[in-house]
Amino acid sequence: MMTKATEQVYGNYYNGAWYMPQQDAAQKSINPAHRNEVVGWLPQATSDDLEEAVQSAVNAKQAWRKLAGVERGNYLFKVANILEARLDEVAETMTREMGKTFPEAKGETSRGIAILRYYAGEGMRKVGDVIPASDAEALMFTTRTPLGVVGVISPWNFPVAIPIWKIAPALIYGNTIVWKPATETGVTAAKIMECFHDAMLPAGVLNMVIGSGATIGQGIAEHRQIDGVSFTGSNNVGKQVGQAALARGAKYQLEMGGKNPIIIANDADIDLAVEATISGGLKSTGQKCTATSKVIVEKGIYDEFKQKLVEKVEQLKVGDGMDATTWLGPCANENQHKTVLHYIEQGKKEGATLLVGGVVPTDESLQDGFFVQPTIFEHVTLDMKIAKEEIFGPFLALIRVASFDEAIQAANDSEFGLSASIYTQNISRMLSFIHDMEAGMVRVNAETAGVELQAPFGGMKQSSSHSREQGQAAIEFYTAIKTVYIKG
Ligand SMILES: NC(=O)C1=CN([C@@H]2O[C@H](COP(=O)(O)OP(=O)(O)OC[C@H]3O[C@@H](n4cnc5c(N)ncnc54)[C@H](O)[C@@H]3O)[C@@H](O)[C@H]2O)C=CC1
Ligand SMILES: O=C(O)CCC(=O)C(=O)O
Repeated sequence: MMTKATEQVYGNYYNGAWYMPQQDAAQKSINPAHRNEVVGWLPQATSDDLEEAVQSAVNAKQAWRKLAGVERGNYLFKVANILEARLDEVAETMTREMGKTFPEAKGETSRGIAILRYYAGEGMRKVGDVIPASDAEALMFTTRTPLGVVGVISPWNFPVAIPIWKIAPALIYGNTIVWKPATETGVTAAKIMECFHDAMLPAGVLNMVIGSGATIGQGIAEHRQIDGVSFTGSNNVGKQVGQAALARGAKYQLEMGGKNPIIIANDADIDLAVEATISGGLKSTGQKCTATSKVIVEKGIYDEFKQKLVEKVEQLKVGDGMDATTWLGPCANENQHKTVLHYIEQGKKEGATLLVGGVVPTDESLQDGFFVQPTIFEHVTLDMKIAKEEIFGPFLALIRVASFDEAIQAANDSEFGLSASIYTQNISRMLSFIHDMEAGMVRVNAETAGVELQAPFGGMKQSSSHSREQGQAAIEFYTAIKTVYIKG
């Protein structure tokens, strides 16, 4: 086994303290750009650790819920300030641990800080309504009550923003938390946890357990003292989590996959549409649930659009995300790399035409990373797997259509419904798209990815449990409404 520098070892966190793994029990978290580089050593938590974390959250919940919202908000403001002071360090860890470029990692960390401040402010905003009672002498109103202990299961693709957009609202509305980050980005998670610790959040309010999905994730979903579970990740696991929570009557919220279309109508501004397709489809190496995947282009503009897209994509530089000249980092892990390569073979087998990429880069310096050239297929038809399944990689499927109506049909021909966008300058097409598109987020002349923290976020169809996260929508999951009737 490799020697571990003590500063590189991270523990579980509960009861307001760190619990470090035994020397020989730690697992390594590696850099996907250089698989032999260890970013840190992480615990492999057991069900005993989970139990400790849950009891810690249970013990902390009365005192936390009894604080005024403004006091809870003050903690979130402190965490935001601490994270801001560590922005570059956290972003660098994120780049080294999951591969997205440093500017993207900085952008995401800044987003995390803004989310903390947004929800800190929520501690001073209204939580209910006064409703006229039928008895004139009575007062009737609604208020909100926290769920109690919330389980947060987060993925590796946004290792700062996603946990924070679950943790911050859960805390401000008075819940305590057991958080299971993805092990692939456990070091980044531990650094976020340190910010909460340094803000002197009371012991037990936020607990973090790093371990396998099967033991810790499933353990959270099944634990009878966890009152609600918020999950982001794959569809298969999400459904398992939802079923386990439902079986014991707990609340759950699932954000899962996407197969997001962009429609390029005949009257689109081609240059802007090309830019949005590249940014929406290939930033973060395509590993966003909102990533553009199906590129549906009307025939009148198809050839010109394709030519410009191909020219630009051929110039994108693949490399280590810490290198300032890199546009596109590696896939985040070996599994993801294999998945993307599998879909490239699948595309060829299904009879689509490979236009760009489809291979791992040949540069010497990239041989020990999970790199793949950004890939475009054309002549893709809706029955092909590459047009149906979430790939989560730098992979665009061009679908040529004969009319605007066919474009909308092709965009809706999916089991997913997270995000969709259109490039057109025609108002009636914009309106048809807004009305007819089956997606939780519809975006006109803007890319499919890049959500705003103050607006509801979530999908239709198989993309979510039909709930919404972020903005004011978060209160619906993290609280229950209590209707109060008072007669003097
Ligand atoms: N919607 C999104 O933002 C994301 C979607 N994905 C999709 O999922 C695919 C596979 O990625 P994975 O990392 O394997 O996703 P995953 O669904 O296995 O992982 C997400 C989280 O769930 C946890 N988990 C795993 N098994 C669990 C279980 N049985 N019970 C409870 N929690 C469990 C993981 O440890 C992680 O924290 C990707 O290729 C992509 O298509 C992955 C990550 C994020
Ligand atoms: O598009 C974004 O900024 C957020 C995407 C996201 O939430 C995800 O990939 O899980």
